[in-house]
Parts: sequence; C-alpha cells; structure tokens
Amino acid sequence: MAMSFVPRAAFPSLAHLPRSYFLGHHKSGLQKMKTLLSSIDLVIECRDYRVPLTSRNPLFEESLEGKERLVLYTKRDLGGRDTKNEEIIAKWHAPTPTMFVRNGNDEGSEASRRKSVGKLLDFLREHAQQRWKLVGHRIIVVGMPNVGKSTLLNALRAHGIGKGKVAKTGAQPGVTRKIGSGVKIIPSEDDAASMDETSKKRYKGVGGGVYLVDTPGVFIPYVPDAEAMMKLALCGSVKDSIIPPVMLADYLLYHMNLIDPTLYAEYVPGPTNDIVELLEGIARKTGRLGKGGKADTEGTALWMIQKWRTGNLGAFLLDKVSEEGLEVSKLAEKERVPSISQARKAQREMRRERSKMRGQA
Ligand SMILES: Nc1nc2c(ncn2[C@@H]2O[C@H](COP(=O)(O)OP(=O)(O)OP(=O)(O)O)[C@@H](O)[C@H]2O)c(=O)[nH]1
Repeated sequence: MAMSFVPRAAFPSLAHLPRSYFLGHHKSGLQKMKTLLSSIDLVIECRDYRVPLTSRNPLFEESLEGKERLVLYTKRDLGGRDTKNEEIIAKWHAPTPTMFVRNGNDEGSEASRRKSVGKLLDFLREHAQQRWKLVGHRIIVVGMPNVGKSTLLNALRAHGIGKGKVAKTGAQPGVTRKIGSGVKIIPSEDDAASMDETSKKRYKGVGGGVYLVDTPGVFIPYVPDAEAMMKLALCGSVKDSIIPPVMLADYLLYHMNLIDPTLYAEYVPGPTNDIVELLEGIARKTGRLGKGGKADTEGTALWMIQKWRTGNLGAFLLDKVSEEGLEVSKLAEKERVPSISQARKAQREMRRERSKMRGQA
C-alpha cells in the first residue's frame, strides 16, 4: 500500500529573512498623501484578497485618519470561488464599507470584471451624489505595492467614462512612483448633458464629476513576522530580487500541499514536500533545462511563482480567514506593526546581528 502523504504542518524557520522593503518613495508618497487629504472626499484602501490580514498597512489608517474610507479587496479572482470568506471579511470591517474587485486580464474574465467594477462605480456615484459638489468629488486610492491600484484606476475609467488606459501597470511593485493630480472616472452632469443618448445611458454623470488620485504603493516599515514577509513577497508586494526565489517557491509549495497537492500533479508523479523535486519536474515539462540537462531551479522557481500570481496554479488565500479568529488577528496585527522609528531601530539591530554572524562564520 502506498504511504499517505503528510504535508508540512509549519514552514521551517525564517529567522534571517529580510523584513523590510520600506523605500524612499514610499515615505515621500505617504507624506504627500497627507498634504492632499483636505481636498479628498473618500479614501479607497486596497488590500490583496489573498492576504486580507497581511496586506493591511496600519500606516494608512494612521495617516489618513478622519476621512471616509472604503476597504477594497483587489485580485478577488485569485482567491477561489468560495464566497463565505467575503462575508466574514466584510463583517471585520463593518461599519466601514467593504467591496471586492476582479481585475484579472486573462481571457474569460471580462464579464466578472465588468460586474465588480460596475458595482464599485455605482457605490462611488452614490457617494458623490449624496455629497453633491460642483467642483467634483475627489477620491484617493492607496495600498501596498503591486496590489492593483493602477489597474483599478484604468478599469474604473474605462467603465465609467469609456476612456483608455492612463496609468502604467506592471507585474513588479513600484511602477507608480508619483501621485497624480486626479483622473476623471465618472462624468460631471455637464459632460453627460452633451453626450449622445446611448452614452448618456451608459455613463451616468454626477455633480462636478468624480476624480481618482492614484498613489505609489507603500510598504509596511518593518515586518517582524517573517512569514508575513513571505506572503507579501509571494503576492508581489516585494521585488523578486529581495527573497531567494527557490525559498519563495518552497513557501508556495508548503501552502499548496495544505490546500491540495494535486494542484501541481502534472509536474511530478505524486505529492512532495521537496521543492527541488518539484522544480526539476517543472523544468523538465517546460523545457527549462540548462547545460547537461540540469534544471535551472532559480528561473523555474520564478516561473512557478508567476504562474501562481496569475491564477494558473490554484486560487486560494494565504491568510486564515475566520470569524472566531478576528479579534485575535486584529490585535496581533496592531501589535505586529511598529512605528517607523521603532522599525528603524529593529532594522539596525538586525543588521548588527547579521554582521556579527558573518564575523563568526
Ligand atoms: N488577476 C488579477 N490581477 C490583477 C488584479 N489587479 C491587478 N492585477 C495585476 O497585478 C499587477 C500589479 O498591478 P498594478 O495596477 O500595477 O499595481 P499597483 O498597486 O498600481 O502597483 P505599484 O505601482 O507598485 O503601486 C499587474 O500585473 C496587474 O495585471 C486583479 O484584480 N486580478
């Protein structure tokens, strides 16, 4: 009888993993956001649906306090079909409104994108309607790097006023570096009045129009929990050069094994906890073999991660979402993220420790 497969119950120690990715343009972006706040009517705080707890950045809550907020989960399409998690997550945030968008750009996703973006536009139109302003309604969109802010802006603009792409998007974090001046996503009543009948029905106007301000992604100053850093890296919030790709792929394998080992069944004969075995299997199947038939494990690891990021190696969450766990998770989250000065101190200590270790080696 074949031995039954036992997935790893925990991921091996990550003690010396880099835990920071807080860059100059993150800090300056945050400062600029604060100066803009007085002219902003609503903050859309984006979080990645696959990591609803880990992609929370308390810097936003601190810096943008006092403003009306909508928590928007992006990449909903990458989190599986189960809708129970959506209900639980919305409960966490109540009375703050919570919405979910699917902005995947693969074939067949157009209908679900339209539906989710349409729902969001209705919400924003209503928000503007209730606070009617001749000068236009201004919304700022904030979130961690690579969470999908610029993609969202483009989708809202396309569906809201029928105009083409304005913001650059990309598979790596840090594509948006500067805060723009605001892009129209819903026409003003005057704009709508001059449209033909078909466009009038399609792009309903409101007050002085609705404008969206895109911002650069801002990372958490210091992530004391190493596993959280792995999750953020896997979701693309951290540049791929920061964490060794094979280690990241191994972390993905650990999650896949807990969810369903058949997700990678086409590459190896059976479930495995050995990342090298899986990478070699993938390399053979996809022709990623170097000189002498040896697998390019690093390149294959990057390929595997990218495949998961685009929803082609299973769609599932990396954070545990549970009603019971909510208070515990919220508390843990609060304590998890220290202020920028505390973070600097912790970073200095980590650097000292690392150089001490290098000295001993
Ligand atoms: N499947 C899926 N992919 C998405 C979604 N939203 C964004 N993406 C992808 O995620 C990547 C990052 O999107 P961006 O819009 O550039 O992210 P950003 O938040 O503006 O990134 P920064 O410039 O780092 O702030 C791109 O490859 C997008 O195609 C989504 O809802 N579903």
